[in-house]
Amino acid sequence: MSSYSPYWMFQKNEWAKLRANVPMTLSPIQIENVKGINEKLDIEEVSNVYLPLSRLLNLYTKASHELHSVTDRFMGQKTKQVPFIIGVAGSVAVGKSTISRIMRELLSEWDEHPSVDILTTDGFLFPNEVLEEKGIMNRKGFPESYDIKKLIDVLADLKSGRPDVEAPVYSHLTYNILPDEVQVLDQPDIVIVEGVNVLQTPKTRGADPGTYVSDFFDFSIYVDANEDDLLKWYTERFMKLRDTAFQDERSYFHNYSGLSNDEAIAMAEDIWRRINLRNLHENIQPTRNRADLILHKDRDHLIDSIMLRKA
Ligand SMILES: Nc1ncnc2c1ncn2[C@@H]1O[C@H](COP(=O)(O)OP(=O)(O)O)[C@@H](O)[C@H]1O
Ligand SMILES: CC(C)(COP(=O)(O)O)[C@@H](O)C(=O)NCCC(=O)O
Repeated sequence: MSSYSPYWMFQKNEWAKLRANVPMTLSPIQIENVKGINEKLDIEEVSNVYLPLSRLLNLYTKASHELHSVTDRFMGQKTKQVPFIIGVAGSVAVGKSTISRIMRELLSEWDEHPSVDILTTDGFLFPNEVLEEKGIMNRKGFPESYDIKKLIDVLADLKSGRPDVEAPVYSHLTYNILPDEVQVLDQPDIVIVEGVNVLQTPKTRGADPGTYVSDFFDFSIYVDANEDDLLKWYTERFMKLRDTAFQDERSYFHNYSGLSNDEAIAMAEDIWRRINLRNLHENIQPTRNRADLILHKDRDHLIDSIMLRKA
């Protein structure tokens, strides 16, 4: 039987050693900015894992621009530079938004791509009114809860170099799309597209049957972790929200703000098992092996193994 794997596998120390070839350190300002993302972040981890990743992605962006100019030369034309798009997939609560924000901070330091935007796929959830009408309010995050056609249209606009591309915005406070808000992406150098569904293949009606969200990606990352750790992080985040955002009267979950610790833990575990864990098994985990890079986290959010697709 062949032992061929499409991935190079790295233990953490091997990956960190690769970094030794190119001295890289975080500047004091970067440390400050990264700390602002999440006070629990381990700065050594950012240096050892995410700085080398930013170098790898910088090399990929340059290779992609070179490839574009080769095609231009062949066609005898000069096209404009379009954004390099990175997809970040993985379970709810695995840390996709935290990693995306770290990568935005690190990637924007490079002269070649100072402007980096994050696009989150929750903005493409159907509004609650539509989900209610379809009877799928308890299916948020499942493929049918997203307007994938709209996401594909936005990605197509970005990849065709259009200025001022507008994307809808989701609020975790109101648990709904904000009807009067849009995010404007004005020809950024890099876009990080982050969400549970970004490596999924089209099942949704309305989407061009031949087009996948990932067709627009130049590089993709799947963030992986053990299920008991995911439940722990989901519950911890829920408890934190109970003490902060849920206290706000505008919060969809305001009536959870008075829950006792035991009640809140039971509630978080119930939502996790009924919705997010099911979605992980049915729709998210099966996309893991479509990613170019698989980062696996241990219980302390530290990356313990890295798999990079062979070119
Ligand atoms: N590297 C990290 N170090 C410490 N805590 C983290 C790290 N990444 C994520 N977390 C915590 O784990 C929880 C889930 O992270 P988040 O980025 O919101 O996940 P996602 O976007 O995948 O739902 C949050 O409470 C966040 O503070
Ligand atoms: C909004 C989400 C589906 C995540 O979506 P994403 O940002 O990955 O597109 C998720 O955070 C969520 O709300 N899940 C529904 C169950 C819950 O309240 O956790």
